[in-house]
Amino acid sequence: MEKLTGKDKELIRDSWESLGKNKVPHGIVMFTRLFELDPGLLNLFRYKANCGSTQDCLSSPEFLEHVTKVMLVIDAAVSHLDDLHSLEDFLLNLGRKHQAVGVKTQSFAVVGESLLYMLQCSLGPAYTAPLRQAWLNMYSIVVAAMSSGWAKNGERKSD
Ligand code: HEM
Repeated sequence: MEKLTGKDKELIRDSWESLGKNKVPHGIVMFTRLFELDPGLLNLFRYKANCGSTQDCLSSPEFLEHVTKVMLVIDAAVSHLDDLHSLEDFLLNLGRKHQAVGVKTQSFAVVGESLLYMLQCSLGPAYTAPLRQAWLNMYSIVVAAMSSGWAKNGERKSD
């Protein structure tokens, strides 16, 4: 597992301090952007949420619940910046669950872009190149751990 620098951690913690107090609205900005970039991903929620139009889906309780869950995972990562490896098993299992509901690992790149979009919208001038890089570094650690859930599943299938 890669490591974050002290500066990365400081930038992430400082920026999350205000965002983390208002998780759901920021999560909605992030996922609205995600579905703009890849509308097909909304179908993965349709089995749960009986929603028709994109707007219906974005205001469905199932979608809002998922936004809350995602933001809580980000919150947990920010709280464990000094020992992110302690989240590895949780993230691996989370990856497995996403594979099971039809998410492809490639979609995490678009999720990352949407996360950066949300940070840029929310932080304004505080969204600097080092801050962007710090968040990307943390996000890639989280995604690598989640993606190992897919590799493990693949290994099992070929056993
Ligand atoms: C490609 C983007 C994503 C899609 C399409 C997606 C879709 C889903 C779906 C369909 C479920 C099951 C239904 C539900 O619990 O709402 C789920 C569960 C969940 N997702 Fe995602 N997800 C995505 C990204 C993420 C990310 C980036 C995180 C966190 C970093 C995350 C965290 C969770 C959590 C915590 C659950 C609940 C798992 C459980 O039941 O234990 N998701 N996701």
